[in-house]
Amino acid sequence: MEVGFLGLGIMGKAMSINLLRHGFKVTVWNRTLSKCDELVEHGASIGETPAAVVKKCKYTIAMLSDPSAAQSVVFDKDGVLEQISSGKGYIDMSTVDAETASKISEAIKAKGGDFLEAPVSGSKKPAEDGQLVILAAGDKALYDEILPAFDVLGKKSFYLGEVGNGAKMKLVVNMIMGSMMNAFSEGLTLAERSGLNPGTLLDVLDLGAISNGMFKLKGPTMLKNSYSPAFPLKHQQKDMRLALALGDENAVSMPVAAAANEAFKKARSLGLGDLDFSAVHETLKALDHST
Ligand SMILES: NC(=O)C1=CN([C@@H]2O[C@H](COP(=O)(O)OP(=O)(O)OC[C@H]3O[C@@H](n4cnc5c(N)ncnc54)[C@H](OP(=O)(O)O)[C@@H]3O)[C@@H](O)[C@H]2O)C=CC1
Ligand SMILES: O=CC(=O)O
Repeated sequence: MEVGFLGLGIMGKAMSINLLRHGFKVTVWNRTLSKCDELVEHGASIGETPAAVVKKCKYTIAMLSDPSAAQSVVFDKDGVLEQISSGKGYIDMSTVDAETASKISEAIKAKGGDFLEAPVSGSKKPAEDGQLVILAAGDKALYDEILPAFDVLGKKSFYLGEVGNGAKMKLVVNMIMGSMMNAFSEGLTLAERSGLNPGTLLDVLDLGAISNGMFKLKGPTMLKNSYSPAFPLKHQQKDMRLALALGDENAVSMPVAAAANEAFKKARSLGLGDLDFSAVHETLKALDHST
């Protein structure tokens, strides 16, 4: 199967290498074109523009940073819309809001193309290992056609119905994750400041009812103040912001998520946006000079 791939950041690079490893023919494009070179070493071809990739490929996948990037790649000059047409499918796996997904969907469909949103749960390592959870919605026929690629990229794919449901599901999941990360950071700091060994706290947590993969993975690196980015903090804050907007629309009061968003904003203001989202831990240190 031949696919195009737009966006070679942390996730897009891992996902497209994974597709190449499994025998897919992949044509890649990235805004910073030099990032394509490494993919060529893995067997990819390069498309000079998003339009060139769509022209060449029946299916094109995108993995871009945010709503503005997702729209720019579709609507701007040399963008996806210039070449999408009947018989071609566009699959946007970026985390965006439902409104952005719908806007892109309508534009693709107006040109005769098919559209699927398919944001993912799971970070750099699951992307490398083909263990993502795929939250797809939109054109069901396109979903069925692209399943061989989803089967390589993920451990499970959900088809959630109409466009927007994928974005909403992803935002709910990441809102919970961002709130949990803040509670976890506070717990690690409280353990340390009150004279406990935070490493022992990790062991205790891991044996109880709130044991989870995120605490297990991030706890040891957070205790070493090590925040090499798997999921950049600026993207987690974007997801909190979009989830809070979804809460506004639906009159859902979310004080915990709102507080977590403030902590991520604080972290961004401290220049931590490009570090892993677990670097929100540093905001507690920055705030705590009172004693
Ligand atoms: N990292 C993770 O753990 C996960 C991330 N996600 C989501 O996946 C998406 C990608 O994340 P990730 O790979 O980590 O992000 P990165 O920041 O590593 O990569 C972002 C990508 O978007 C491109 N981009 C940004 N702005 C524009 C623009 N205006 N026009 C065209 N391209 C643009 C970048 O291009 P350039 O190289 O030129 O900057 C790069 O290819 C995000 O929506 C994120 O929320 C979802 C699950 C997990
Ligand atoms: O969006 C991030 C993730 O880990 O999932």
